[in-house]
Amino acid sequence: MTLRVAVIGANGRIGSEAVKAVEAAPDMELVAALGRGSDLTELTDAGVQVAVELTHPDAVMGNLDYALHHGIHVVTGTTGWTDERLATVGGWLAGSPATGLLIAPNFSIGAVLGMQFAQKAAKYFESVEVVELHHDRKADAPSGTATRTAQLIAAARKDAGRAPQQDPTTHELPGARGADVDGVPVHAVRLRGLLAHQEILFGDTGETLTIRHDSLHHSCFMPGILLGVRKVVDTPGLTLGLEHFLDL
Ligand SMILES: NC(=O)C1=CN([C@@H]2O[C@H](COP(=O)(O)OP(=O)(O)OC[C@H]3O[C@@H](n4cnc5c(N)ncnc54)[C@H](OP(=O)(O)O)[C@@H]3O)[C@@H](O)[C@H]2O)C=CC1
Ligand SMILES: O=C(O)C1=N[C@H](C(=O)O)C[C@H](O)C1
Repeated sequence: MTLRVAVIGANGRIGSEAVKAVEAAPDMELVAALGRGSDLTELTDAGVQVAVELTHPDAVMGNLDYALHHGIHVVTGTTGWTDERLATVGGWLAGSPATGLLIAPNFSIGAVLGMQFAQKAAKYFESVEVVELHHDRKADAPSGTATRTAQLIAAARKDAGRAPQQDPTTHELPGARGADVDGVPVHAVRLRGLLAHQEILFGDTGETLTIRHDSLHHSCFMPGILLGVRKVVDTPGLTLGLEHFLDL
């Protein structure tokens, strides 16, 4: 069966790539492409089954509100997620129990693997810090991927009974030690010429381990988006992270 798909944020950096990927997918039909100022009724008018949402932290909640309340499955990579926002969409999904929502902090297979490897390594090292590096047009810091990576590492450390890592810093310029995400320092670099990069640095006595991933072109996110579209229609409720749709 051909899936009727829309892209919201179709003129953006990742959205324009997603438009091409959906058009090229043999099992999908692109039936709507929405940009800023488009009317969300285009989704229902076009009979959209899955909306791929790639916009802005300020726009994502309104788009999800409309789609989920109309029974349209959603795959979103937009950033800016907080516990409060997750609870809100959880409530919307409870009112639309057949509808699926995938929130993927990162659609690239390599980035997802990097996060999984970091989760596995977390309990073996006393020190851990995350450095994410992105292009100079990015609205949010730290990145959604880095935030999620730090959360997964912190949870793995806690499960293993590791104490919070100690920071001996007593003299500091504000921000020098990065953002504290569940006890993991996260540093954000913004640089023209970059796309999306992340280093997860682990350290313990006499050794360090660095897990690095580089996204070099937006095409790296497309297999994950298409996988998400195919899987979300049969996965009601909230799925947080593409790893749940991969055979890892
Ligand atoms: N999960 C993942 O793997 C990835 C996630 N991202 C995330 O995706 C989001 C978009 O990134 P990127 O493409 O670089 O950003 P861009 O700014 O290039 O694109 C966002 C697009 O969304 C449009 N837009 C803004 N508000 C709305 C709205 N209400 N309805 C429809 N369209 C809207 C913008 O329009 P206008 O041009 O008029 O402003 C713009 O075209 C970010 O949150 C980013 O972090 C990005 C890459 C990978
Ligand atoms: O804005 C981007 O470009 C990206 N955003 C996502 C994030 O914040 O993690 C995913 C990827 O890093 C690209």
